[in-house]
Amino acid sequence: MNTGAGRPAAVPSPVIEVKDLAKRYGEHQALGGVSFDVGRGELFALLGPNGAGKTTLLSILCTILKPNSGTARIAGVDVLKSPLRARRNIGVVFQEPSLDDRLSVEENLKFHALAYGVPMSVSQKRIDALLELVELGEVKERLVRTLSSGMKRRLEIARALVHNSRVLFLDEPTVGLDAQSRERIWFYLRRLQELRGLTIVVTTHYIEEVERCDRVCVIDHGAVLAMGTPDELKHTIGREYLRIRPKDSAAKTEILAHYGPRGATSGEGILISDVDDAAVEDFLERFGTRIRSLDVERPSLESVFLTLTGKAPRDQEASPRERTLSFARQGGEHTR
Ligand SMILES: Nc1ncnc2c1ncn2[C@@H]1O[C@H](COP(=O)(O)OP(=O)(O)OP(=O)(O)O)[C@@H](O)[C@H]1O
Repeated sequence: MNTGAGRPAAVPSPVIEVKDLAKRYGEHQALGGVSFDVGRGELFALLGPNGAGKTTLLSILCTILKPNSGTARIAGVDVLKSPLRARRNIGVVFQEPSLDDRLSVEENLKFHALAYGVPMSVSQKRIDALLELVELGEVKERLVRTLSSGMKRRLEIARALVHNSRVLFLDEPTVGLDAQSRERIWFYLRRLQELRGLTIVVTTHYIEEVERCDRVCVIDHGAVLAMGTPDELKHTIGREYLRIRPKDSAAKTEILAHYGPRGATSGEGILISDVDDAAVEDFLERFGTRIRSLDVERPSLESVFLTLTGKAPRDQEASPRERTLSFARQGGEHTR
């Protein structure tokens, strides 16, 4: 485990090996030397606020973006030196919907199999098995444009595996989906991990989702801030904090001003970190009459995120890209 920002501890039989990856966009340093390993069959989350560098990192690992320095290997293949060979081992589900709406469910998969040179003798069997796995077998003849946004995501996952990839990368796979569809996506990911021993890397900024992952790598401003299992992170970095619902916006502003960097908004409420019994008493004395409720919360991944990034995960604004995607997914229609 590595719960600090230093060099990560060795992972047995790593499938993904990332070393000192750095990427600049003009003057902007999007990644500043990121290192980590992911073990075979792990479900690994890259967690960070908007703009942390998650998509940049994933794009490099998927061979669609070149870093300024550093190395990355997937199943022993250097993604920079041998991108085509590396791609054979990789399945990707990008943020942007990329299915062909004019084709049927099955046709989308067949087209992908053809593009990746999967022999006809195995492709149909593999497609049938994957459709079964993501429970789309019964709709395989339907045009993609008639599917719900959750079904489209599931189809994208199936498509990413048609060429028998060993590693699956998903960039914010549940953004824009309703709670039930999000739940299903996680159910399928777990199932793929268990049934196929797949190594899965997911980027997300939904804190509740990373609870189900084997390990979490927290990144912000292009740097790894911490890495470990959810429990390790909670025990080493998570702190008790207060969750407060102020009576009105004036009280909210005053409380936030009083606690400075220890306070953060979370929806309509406020989180205050680093609290002990004396701090709770002090709070009640100062603001007891100005609040609707107060809870002392146990160390959680939310407090890990807050401690490391200074932001409450639920309070993050959706990025413009995310709003567009959410719209596209809910409307279901995306045209080329
Ligand atoms: N093509 C680009 N040109 C210039 N800056 C970019 C480009 N792509 C990303 N950035 C910047 O690099 C930083 C990291 O972006 P990235 O998309 O990797 O973050 P992220 O963690 O995936 O965020 P989000 O969840 O909002 O997509 C951000 O500050 C972003 O504005």
